Amino acid sequence: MNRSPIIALDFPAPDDALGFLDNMPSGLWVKVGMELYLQNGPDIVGRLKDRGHAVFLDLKLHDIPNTVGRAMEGLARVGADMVNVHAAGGSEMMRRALDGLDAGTPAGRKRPALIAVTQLTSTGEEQMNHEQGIPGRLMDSVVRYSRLADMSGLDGVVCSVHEASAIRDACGEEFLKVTPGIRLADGDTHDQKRIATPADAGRAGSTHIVVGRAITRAADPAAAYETVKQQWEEG
Ligand SMILES: O=c1ccn([C@@H]2O[C@H](COP(=O)(O)O)[C@@H](O)[C@H]2O)c(=O)[nH]1
Repeated sequence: MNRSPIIALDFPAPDDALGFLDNMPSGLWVKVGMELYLQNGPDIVGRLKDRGHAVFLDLKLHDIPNTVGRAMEGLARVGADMVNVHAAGGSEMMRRALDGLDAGTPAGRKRPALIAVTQLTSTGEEQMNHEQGIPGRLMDSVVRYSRLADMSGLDGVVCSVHEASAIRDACGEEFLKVTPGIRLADGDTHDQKRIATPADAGRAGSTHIVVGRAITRAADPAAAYETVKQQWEEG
């Protein structure tokens, strides 16, 4: 299967992101997150699309339903292929996000896929229990949020590789399982708690993997990208 890892462009400025991509293959899946978007505005999305990349705009909206719905109506015009919210915002917020995207997507253009963050991959079970006050297993929380996102009409979720197969059982094969927290064997964990290798992701049924520092901070990012892609395909 031909799979494209999503490269997290966690850079401070468009020139850093575009300069990085100059030395990478064409036609990639890339992710624009808060660091790049909030400091530089929406133009970066169009510039990446003009260069032939698919764009996941990772802003993780979480607010009252009206605010998120109206924000999504505006974001639909920015031209990303995938956008997201936090499932913790609830079913009404997620439905309003979807309605906003439908309303804002220009005629003739495909609505961006809408996915929901379940539990961040930097969150562990103990932190969830004691800081968020959610008792029980983290797996159960992730699956519960996934079902809620599914029932709200969303296209998928952000989760870790460790929950991907349980989500497939709960929400089906087609439901997107977008999994950050990817590390090559012996790679630095950084601030992530629920990590896995690209091969683990292949076996668990991740539909997309998100890879930042393991590629962007590698001595040879193009070689690291190929390694991640190959290991995912073989997993
Ligand atoms: O649960 C989540 C949701 C989003 N992310 C984002 O993915 C990348 C991961 O970067 P690495 O350098 O590979 O750790 C980053 O942009 C996060 O904002 C996530 O890690 N976990």
